[in-house]
Amino acid sequence: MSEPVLSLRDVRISQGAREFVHGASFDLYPGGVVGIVGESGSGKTLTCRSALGILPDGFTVSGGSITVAGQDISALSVKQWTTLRGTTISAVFQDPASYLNPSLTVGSQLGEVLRVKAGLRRREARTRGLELLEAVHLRDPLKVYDQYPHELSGGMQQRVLIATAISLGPRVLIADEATTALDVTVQAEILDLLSDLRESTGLALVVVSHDLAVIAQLCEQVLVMRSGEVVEQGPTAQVLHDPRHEYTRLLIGEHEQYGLDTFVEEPADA
Ligand SMILES: Nc1ncnc2c1ncn2[C@@H]1O[C@H](COP(=O)(O)OP(=O)(O)OP(=O)(O)O)[C@@H](O)[C@H]1O
Repeated sequence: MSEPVLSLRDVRISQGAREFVHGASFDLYPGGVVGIVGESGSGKTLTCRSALGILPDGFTVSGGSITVAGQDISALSVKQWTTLRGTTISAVFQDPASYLNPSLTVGSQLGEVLRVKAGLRRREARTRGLELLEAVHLRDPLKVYDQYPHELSGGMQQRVLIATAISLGPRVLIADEATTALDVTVQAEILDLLSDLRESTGLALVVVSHDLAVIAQLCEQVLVMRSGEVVEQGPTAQVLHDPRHEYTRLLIGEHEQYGLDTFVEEPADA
């Protein structure tokens, strides 16, 4: 099997003497999808931020190790991080509007990334920008390219951010509650898009959600977190069919009314 593109080994995250994440481990391979599920405040976002080198002020990785594309990230300089972020590991979050500059068109925001970080000339950046808008299944890329964020729906804004996040050809995309603020139909479309990108480009995904249905649709492996602890992890079908931890059973129970079964395949050895 190929090398993992992202590997966490017993990662602990602290602020001063207080530990918030008490050991998270997983390996993500090219084209793979790992899900992290758990209630609000369980440490999902901190875990992702540690892999992106963007922990909040005062927070540190206080134990364990993280490698991105084989590189131990603990020793990276700010400059090395700037290179790695976007080109190797990238992310999209909840609330897309807050990540877009309201006074710039989609084209100028996307174009800037392509010019500054990929070194493209203006005309090449426009061509590539339009290709990216098409790759995220925006129906009228030419129109969207010249629009301002407020002219777009939440789903379209998130597509633009996904286009920006994949613009430098990263190997890992972290989607942290990326569909949470969207209505159910748009949410399903964005999940399909992520799945397509993974199939067409070999992009590996980390999908973070408090919603087990989102995880069940997309992820091969799942980590269940509660209060900073990984209480259970394994192949998604196995964890959902045969949960070992009471908290996982509780999460599954909350979903019964929505028919979680429609998303869950039988485990391979069932
Ligand atoms: N910037 C911060 N300042 C202080 N505490 C923080 C900060 N970010 C996270 N925490 C604390 O760390 C813990 C884990 O937070 P984290 O954001 O990782 O949880 P989460 O599982 O992603 O939850 P949510 O779904 O609400 O984002 C929480 O108790 C939270 O209060």
